[in-house]
Formats: sequence, structure tokens, C-alpha cells
Amino acid sequence: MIGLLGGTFDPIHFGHLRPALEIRDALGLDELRFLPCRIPPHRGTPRESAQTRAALVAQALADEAGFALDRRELGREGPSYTVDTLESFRAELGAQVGLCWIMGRDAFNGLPKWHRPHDVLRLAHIVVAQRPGEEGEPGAALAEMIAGRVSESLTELTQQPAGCVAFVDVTQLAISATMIREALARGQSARFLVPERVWETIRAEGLYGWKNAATEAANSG
Ligand SMILES: Nc1ncnc2c1ncn2[C@@H]1O[C@H](COP(=O)(O)OP(=O)(O)OP(=O)(O)O)[C@@H](O)[C@H]1O
Ligand SMILES: O=C(O)c1ccc[n+]([C@@H]2O[C@H](COP(=O)([O-])O)[C@@H](O)[C@H]2O)c1
Repeated sequence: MIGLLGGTFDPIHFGHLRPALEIRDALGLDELRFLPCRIPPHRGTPRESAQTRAALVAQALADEAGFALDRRELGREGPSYTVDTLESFRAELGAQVGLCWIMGRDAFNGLPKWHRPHDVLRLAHIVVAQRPGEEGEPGAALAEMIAGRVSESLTELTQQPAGCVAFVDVTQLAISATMIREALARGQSARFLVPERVWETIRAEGLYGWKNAATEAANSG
């Protein structure tokens, strides 16, 4: 079974990586692909380019066996719809390989508004990671969409290639890319929120406005 974690990753952080590792182990995934989107469908333009965000993802994954960067969304025109990505995996792997689309609870809550959400569920399982501040029951549209699909045990997911919804308990990390971008823009460190190599690149290249903000902070102190 293959896990797929799509995201804007602007930038990638430990709130992506640690839950992903725990989900990989809980599901016994053969591989977990990280898919940076080129154009996120439901939000504004990312701060950094798709190529830069993908390079940071590659640096974050470098040492973890079974984690891989998948660049397929980077070369596609238009919004990076997940259904298109899943169709491309099915064309490549066939109908029988288990696919798990992983998302945090916040992203899951928005699923009914996605492009062709029923086809997303037809093409893959949905695996939901808890996220701090995102508790509560699913809204009516989401509850209807997942009715009869929620798996009590993760082994159920291995018995079919797609169509189940599973909730996985993961270490809850109250980290978001938004808080990291805001900290960097103020000239504050992102160390220990992102992998060391990612932090080094952000500093070296002055990404997210870090260099200017840090210089200003130093000059005004
Ligand atoms: N701390 C976290 N815990 C669990 N899931 C997370 C966490 N951060 C992000 N995710 C999930 O990872 C996927 C990609 O998230 P994304 O790249 O948008 O990061 P983000 O931190 O939510 O970004 P932003 O703050 O810019 O919205 C989404 O499914 C999201 O729910
Ligand atoms: O397909 C859609 O309609 C759709 C709508 C919103 C988000 N997504 C995908 O969900 C993932 C997380 O999105 P985001 O905006 O939380 O980074 C990312 O891979 C997006 O392409 C997909």
C-alpha cells in the first residue's frame, strides 16, 4: 500500500513529517510519497515557488527510507486537483494497488468542497491525521460523504484498494506553515520547527523574507 501526502508545504515542517512517519508505520505502508502542489486549489498563491517548496521537501526527506518526493503535480497546468493526481497514480499502478491519501483534520473538513470529491474516495482511501485545534464532529455534507466508509481497524484498509476512511492517532504538533512564515518575516528563527537542512537553506537563501527581517531586527536591537 502506498501513502500520499499532498500539501502546499510552504514550507514543510515537523507537523507534516512526524504524523506522516507514524501513519506509515501504523499502516505498514510500503512507501510514502510527498506531493507538493504547484497551484493549491483552495488558497492564495504560495509565498515561495513550487520548485523552491519541492527542493525543501527533498531536503527534509533525504534520510528517511520509504519517504520520497513525487514531482508529478509540479508539471501540471491549472489547479493541482487531487483527483487528477490519483487518476495519474491509477493509470501508472492499476486498480488493485492500495492508495491512501493522507490529510490533516483541517483539510479533511473541507473535502466536500473539493473537485470531484466522490471520485477521490473511489480512487483512494482517506487517512486522517488529528491536528491540534481541529476536534469536533464532521459537518453534514462530510458525514454524508463518509457514511458507511469509516474503518474501525486499519487492517480493513489493506483488504481493498480504495474507498475507506480511517482516523489515525498521531503525536499532535501545533505547528503550521503559517506560523513559520510569520516568524521568519519577523526575523525570528524557525529552528526545531523544520528539519535542520531546511532551516539552513531558508537562512542561506533568505527565503520567506528571513534575511531582510533578521538584518532589520539585528540593526534595531
Ligand atoms: N501540524 C499538523 N498536524 C497534522 N497535519 C498537518 C499539520 N500541518 C499540516 N498538516 C496537514 O498536511 C497537509 C499539508 O498541509 P500544508 O502544506 O497546507 O501545511 P499547513 O501547515 O497547514 O500550511 P498553512 O499554515 O500554510 O495553511 C494537510 O493535509 C494538512 O492538514
Ligand atoms: O482537489 C481539490 O479540490 C483540493 C482542494 C484543496 C486541497 N487539495 C489538496 O490537499 C492538499 C493540502 O492542501 P493545502 O491547501 O492544505 O496545502 C494539497 O495536496 C492540495 O492539492 C485538493
